[in-house]
Amino acid sequence: MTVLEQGQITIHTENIFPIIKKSLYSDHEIFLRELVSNAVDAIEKLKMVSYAGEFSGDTSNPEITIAIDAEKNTLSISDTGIGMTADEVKQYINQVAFSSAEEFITKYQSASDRQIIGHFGLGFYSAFMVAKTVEIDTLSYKEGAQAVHWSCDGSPSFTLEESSRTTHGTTITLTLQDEEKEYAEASRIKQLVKTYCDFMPVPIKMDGEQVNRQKALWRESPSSLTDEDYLDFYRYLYPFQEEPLLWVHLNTDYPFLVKGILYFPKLRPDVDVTKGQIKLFCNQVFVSDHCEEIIPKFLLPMRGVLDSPDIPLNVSRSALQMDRTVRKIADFIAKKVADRLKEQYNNNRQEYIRSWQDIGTFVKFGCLNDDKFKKQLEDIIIYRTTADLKPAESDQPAVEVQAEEGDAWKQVSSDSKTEGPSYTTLDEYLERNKARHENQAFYCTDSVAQATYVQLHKSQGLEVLFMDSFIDPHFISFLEREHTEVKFSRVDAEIDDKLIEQDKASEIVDPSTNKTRSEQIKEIFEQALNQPKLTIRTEALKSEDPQGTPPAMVLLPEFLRRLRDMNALVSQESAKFPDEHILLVNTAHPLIQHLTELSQSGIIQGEGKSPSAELADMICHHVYDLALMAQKGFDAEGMTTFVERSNRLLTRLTEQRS
Ligand SMILES: Nc1ncnc2c1ncn2[C@@H]1O[C@H](COP(=O)(O)OP(=O)(O)OP(=O)(O)O)[C@@H](O)[C@H]1O
Repeated sequence: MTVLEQGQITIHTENIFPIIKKSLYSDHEIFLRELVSNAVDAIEKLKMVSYAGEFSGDTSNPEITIAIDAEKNTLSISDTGIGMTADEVKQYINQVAFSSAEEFITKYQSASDRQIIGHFGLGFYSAFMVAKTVEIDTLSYKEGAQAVHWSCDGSPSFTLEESSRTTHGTTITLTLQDEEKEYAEASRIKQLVKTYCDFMPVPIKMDGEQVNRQKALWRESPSSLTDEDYLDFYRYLYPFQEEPLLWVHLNTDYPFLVKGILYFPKLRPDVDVTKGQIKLFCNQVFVSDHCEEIIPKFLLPMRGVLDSPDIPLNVSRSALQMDRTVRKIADFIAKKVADRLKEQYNNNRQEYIRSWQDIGTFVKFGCLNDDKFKKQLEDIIIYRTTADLKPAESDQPAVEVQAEEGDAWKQVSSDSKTEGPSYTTLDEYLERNKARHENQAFYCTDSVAQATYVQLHKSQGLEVLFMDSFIDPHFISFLEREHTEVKFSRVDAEIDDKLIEQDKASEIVDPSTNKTRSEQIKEIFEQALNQPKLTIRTEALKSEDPQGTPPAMVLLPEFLRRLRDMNALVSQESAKFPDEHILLVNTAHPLIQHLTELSQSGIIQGEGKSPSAELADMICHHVYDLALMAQKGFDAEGMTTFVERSNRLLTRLTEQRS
């Protein structure tokens, strides 16, 4: 065989090979991605040459073959691409590849944080991270080209000789270093192909079988894809996970290239939302599972793929965050996500509502974090409401659906019966309730604990919004800042005047005691409960059926509740229910009315407490406990007292009946 050249690779840095071998230790596996990417490029280039009419051979069945020879400890990657002439090897491998690797290493070594995303830029020379010898056997597509064989043992010297290869394309053969033998295992290589090369546009074969999936759904035109295509792709990327709620297909060429499909998953409390799960690709080559620097923080819980050759990959992560293009891409993604949500809100309200529980968290988090995002979405934030909104009232536009492929879009009525609770925007709520309570919004943060209060508001025709997701406590403060003209009242903070009856009877002075009935009730409770920090208020709650209203309610004024929450936050303890609160006793309730009589009948008894006064006492405690239950759970001691008293009370009642 004719030796064409033996020579020295020009070195500018001291010696690049030991650095390549050692300093990128943790990511040795990326060599495969680099070599397979080069093979794909070579195949694409041949296709272009063929289009240009400069190559008449067959390019219809390109492929990349990976072969392992465990005995010889070699791994080879062959392509049916453009190949290289001897001059091209000298130029591209000895000079271009080398100088770009050198440049990369210099940059990498001086980078303060070494986390260079994806280690892009090392290219062909990354083979030396795992190989002691690298050989190239290549034949250019050009007429009459001579096949050549290049070999380099990791020192700066190489040999270039003629080869007997007869098919155009290139085979790169690595003789693995002893400590890199894992790359001579088929399972390891298959796993790497799946990770890095799964969506590369050329079949990659091992032992005659195609290993990569190849079809990169995000590169296809959205109009050619069905929902099932998107769902299948999601299932492929995230197997054994719940179905996604909604997806956004990004497909832009200008002013930067960004393609991708982002899915809204169902949020699960055990998922760490600060860790992105979006897969980053560069021209279908997998780069990283971590897109934290590229995706706006509030969209990190999204999943899917993002493919952009415009994201600089050979810079450190911190530099990436500062990069202008990356910031523009982040803004673009946020805008697209917002557009998609608006589209869903306008065109498929039912679905929007159905997934709101999960999507709402993204939206609210986004509004809290990003002003632009907020401006786009503030009008489509919805709240579950106690109002019964008929579809007509919720102002649903007709939906357009495409019936059959090729058919024109047709209008269908969207008023398929609304099931489940009604939802409203804040503006709709305020408008609807303008006449009754202008600029006032009632809300509930716990539909179970605050059920009595919600019921009371509802029975008096006051509409209550549910703000009970984990992000809502922050979101309410945000709403208050955004809508300073609106007063937001939690249902258990105070009792609106509209819920109270002007109860004349309770205000009549009883000549025997010289007190009004409300004053008497107040006194009975004060004496029985004997809690100086507790304020007792008496009101008659409005109702058609007083028996259906609660005999008493515990109110925690807004400012006290906030103070408590803040203290809890500072002291990192769970918030204790404050001793200062209000017990609102409902003078309209029959139980409370009986209580006055019961208590009075006891007064006649003289010394000590009469059995009826004792009973009245017990009932006061009991009524108070029942009211407290709606605000907080009991501790062990409270529970024991409550159960014990309940039993005593029941015993007493049965005694009296017998
Ligand atoms: N399998 C191949 N077939 C044909 N030419 C190749 C092949 N592998 C490498 N080359 C040539 O060698 C050059 C240098 O490759 P190298 O991987 O170092 O850098 P690159 O591909 O240009 O850029 P990158 O740093 O993104 O990988 C390529 O540009 C190409 O011309």
